[in-house]
Amino acid sequence: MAASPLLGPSSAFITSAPLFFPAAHIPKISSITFHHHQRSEKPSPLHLHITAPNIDSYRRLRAASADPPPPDAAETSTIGAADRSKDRRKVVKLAWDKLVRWSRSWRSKARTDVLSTTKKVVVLGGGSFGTAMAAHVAEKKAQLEVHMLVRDRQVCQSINDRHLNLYFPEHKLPENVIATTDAKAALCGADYCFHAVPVQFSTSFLEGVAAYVDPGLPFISLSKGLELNTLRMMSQIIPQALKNPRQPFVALSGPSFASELMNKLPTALVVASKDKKLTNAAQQLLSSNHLRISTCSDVTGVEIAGALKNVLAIAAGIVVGMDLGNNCMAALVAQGCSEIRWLATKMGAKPTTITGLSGTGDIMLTCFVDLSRNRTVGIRLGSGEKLDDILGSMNQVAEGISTAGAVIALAQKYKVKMPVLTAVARIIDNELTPRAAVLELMSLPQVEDV
Ligand SMILES: NC(=O)c1ccc[n+]([C@@H]2O[C@H](COP(=O)([O-])OP(=O)(O)OC[C@H]3O[C@@H](n4cnc5c(N)ncnc54)[C@H](O)[C@@H]3O)[C@@H](O)[C@H]2O)c1
Ligand SMILES: O=P(O)(O)OC[C@H](O)CO
Repeated sequence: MAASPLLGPSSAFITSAPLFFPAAHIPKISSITFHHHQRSEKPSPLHLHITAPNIDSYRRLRAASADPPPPDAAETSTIGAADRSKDRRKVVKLAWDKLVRWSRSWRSKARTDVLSTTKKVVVLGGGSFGTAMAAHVAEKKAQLEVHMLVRDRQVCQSINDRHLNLYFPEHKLPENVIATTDAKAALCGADYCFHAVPVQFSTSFLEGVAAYVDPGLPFISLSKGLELNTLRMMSQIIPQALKNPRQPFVALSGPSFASELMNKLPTALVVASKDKKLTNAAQQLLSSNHLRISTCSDVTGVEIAGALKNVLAIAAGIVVGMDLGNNCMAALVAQGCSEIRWLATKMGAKPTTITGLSGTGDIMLTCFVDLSRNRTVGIRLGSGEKLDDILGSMNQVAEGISTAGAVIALAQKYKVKMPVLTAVARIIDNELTPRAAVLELMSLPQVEDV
């Protein structure tokens, strides 16, 4: 069954529930019905039965905290509010201490041998996210050689001579970040490769460097999007361009603005691969006290969510640009989340991946925060600017623009209706104005919420 907030992995929170609510206020839920997500299928109800509070667990927890047994109903009314508040705090403290102990014991077992045995990593693409990742791994280990393969000689010179990349003029890069325009030198002897070239240029770029890529070199892809004409994701693009179906592959995704990583603000990401050893290695290589890395085997879910959230962010920006209000924003993003889930699950992704960091997490960041380039494109479209003018004034990539075109073909292939994401594609193709799109979306049949 899909995880429910009440039935999450930590039973501590469930067992302590009666202590957070006076007995009279505990909801007695006999049956909650969830409907499955596939629009084209008949909804299959999943039943969750929560009949009564778990008194046994409650008693055990109280015994563990050396508190007196729970009062009966008559006594409850005589206990003062101060006592109840004291009890509640004790329980909260107990739950927190338990969490901290679990976390410490987990960390004491954490292995770091991947970082200690890694001597060189290469970053393909010298844009904002490639630079942020290069700086991040370089800071984890001063002896690590971090080679950035860049196209522009001036960028190369600026990184090597002044430790600066124009994307972050206020951040000095660590001295072990070295830039080069020589693909052979950059790739030679690398233990890991970060791929940060925009999706639409990845095939031609990789074909150009394939001769220097070791067949065992693990690729950690940072790029989020779908290739326009082929509908491929990075997990397909990389091995096919390198002509090596076994090229080790990990997708890194989740809510992360490069600038916030550069400022070492707390961030959480997910690494996904079919190869569990490789996800563990990528986790060890990347995690730090300001970057949490979860692992996952659902590569399709992580990649498709990362690609489609960029299209949804354009739609969210259009809502802002047209000044349609907060109700509209919430309705649109909720609808977009459903559309992404419908398509992703038809493609074989797990619904829990779509509601996790790389799905809902990244959707929230990109749809609601002005730092997003995709949302910015949407704001400008919604304010009446022409796409060509917007593109002409941008010096960074907004992957959602190309991915929108690919989404429609995928939706047709998997027979999924995606009204919001289709509207974005039509607006980008200049076939529909944002205003006409809103009118059309508001007139869609008002169907069951699934
Ligand atoms: N910036 C972020 O906050 C962020 C966060 C997560 C993921 N990403 C993803 O990372 C990928 C890269 O984004 P970015 O923000 O670094 O982009 P960017 O626009 O900042 O930089 C793109 C880089 O790619 C290079 N490039 C462009 N065309 C190329 C080509 N034909 N061959 C080789 N290099 C080429 C450019 O020179 C530039 O260095 C995107 O897929 C993006 O969705 C970005
Ligand atoms: O600036 P955007 O819209 O490309 O988004 C950047 C990242 O993907 C956010 O996680």
